[in-house]
Amino acid sequence: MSSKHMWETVAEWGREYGDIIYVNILGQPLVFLNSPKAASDMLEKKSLIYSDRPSLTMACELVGWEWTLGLKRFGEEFRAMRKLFHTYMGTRASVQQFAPIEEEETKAFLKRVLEHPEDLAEAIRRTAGAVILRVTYDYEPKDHGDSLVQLVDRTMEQFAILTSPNAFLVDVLPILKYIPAWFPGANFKRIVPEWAQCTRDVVEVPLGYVKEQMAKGVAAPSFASRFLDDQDLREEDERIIKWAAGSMYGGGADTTVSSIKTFFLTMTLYPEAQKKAQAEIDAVIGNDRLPSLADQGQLPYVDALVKEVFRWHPVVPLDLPHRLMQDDIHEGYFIPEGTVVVANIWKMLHDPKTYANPMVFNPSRFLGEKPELDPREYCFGFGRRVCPGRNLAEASVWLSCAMSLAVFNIMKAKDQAGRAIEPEIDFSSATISHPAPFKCSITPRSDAARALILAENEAK
Ligand code: HEM
Repeated sequence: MSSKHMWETVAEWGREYGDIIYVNILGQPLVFLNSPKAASDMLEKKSLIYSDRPSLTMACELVGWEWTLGLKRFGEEFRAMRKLFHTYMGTRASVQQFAPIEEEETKAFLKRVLEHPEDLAEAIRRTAGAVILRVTYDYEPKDHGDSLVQLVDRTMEQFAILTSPNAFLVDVLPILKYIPAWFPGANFKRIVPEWAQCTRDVVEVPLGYVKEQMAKGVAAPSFASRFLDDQDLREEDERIIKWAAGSMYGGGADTTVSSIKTFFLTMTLYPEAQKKAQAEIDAVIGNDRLPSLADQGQLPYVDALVKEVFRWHPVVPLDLPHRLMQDDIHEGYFIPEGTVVVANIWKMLHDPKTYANPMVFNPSRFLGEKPELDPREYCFGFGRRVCPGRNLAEASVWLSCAMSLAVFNIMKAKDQAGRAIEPEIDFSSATISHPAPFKCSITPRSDAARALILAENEAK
């Protein structure tokens, strides 16, 4: 099995073996699903048995991530955590409450990009992190050297390593967990104490901050304060809240970052789409104000462009693994309990049967009398494990795209001889896949656009 762009390999296997592919790796049965029908039939219609997660020995048992929602085993605690997400951000309407935070942070993003366009990736990361920390804990990070942001960044890097495919042999041979740390080759055991401490801190420290604010009577509404504010809270309830809140950053920060990078990459590559979207914003919104979330739905081309960003490079090309909880017979195939089932989201969003010229970025495919299928049906996963932050994610990505289009021209950068630099089109192979670093030129569309960015930030 190749680990580079595994989703393409699995799509190729599909051409030979069909939509449901079974492989066995060192005794672990694995099923890949290459079509929306297969994913819907198994992960949605039979979600009661297809919604567990496999246990990662290193991440869960040794480092202590078993309570993070993305890795949480199916059961009562899992349901309780999902319920909190649903109550707080389960509908499009419910995310309206975050509009002021999202708009303020996205305006600050525009200013950062205006002043330092060369640091685009860092500005995207900082903005996504700030939105999540404010929504979850009402914690407003400092622009530089914020100790919580540093802790979270460090811990999320560890988490990405822990959950990347084939990272630790102990996940394949759990017996290795008993090897003592001094044993030659047991490097994985030596990092455990430090990483386990970071894992504890990353959920405890921000929760401690919220409790402190609540005790002083100055806590503004947030995910954590909303659920902590209960006289009858038991210890186990607090653990659910603590980990549900901690799961937000893991699920929400890096994912939207990838989509927004993809947006800037596609705008660099497809200037026509950019111009059409800007013309629509000029006609509907004008140039005296920035688009806001209330304008969603009034800008059909921008809406289509954002859908195309989600489709052109899905953030999670191979869905998180679902674990089958009991034997199943599906379309005549026997699938044993414990099988890990992975939906190939990339393939579903690049199937020429569903999307004409799937490798081309073309927002118009979602407009007109026969729009192609909305990629948001698939890119957020399936069944009882479907992304619980999708409404917040959609709002964040839409706002970043619409506001950036309103004030910036995004073009190919030029080399010293004035020749356009072709951006490399490549993506990392990790679970959350990012565009490879690329160069682009970002300039304000006019003096008025520059003034608008500055004025909107002064008004804060
Ligand atoms: C563009 C942005 C995003 C994309 C494409 C995305 C996609 C996904 C996908 C594909 C899954 C796995 C679903 C499955 O197993 O079938 C997932 C799970 C998850 N997402 Fe998102 N997500 C995004 C943003 C967010 C945000 C903003 C949050 C938090 C506010 C979030 C929180 C989570 C959590 C906690 C899980 C684990 C759910 C579970 O295992 O039950 N995600 N997401």
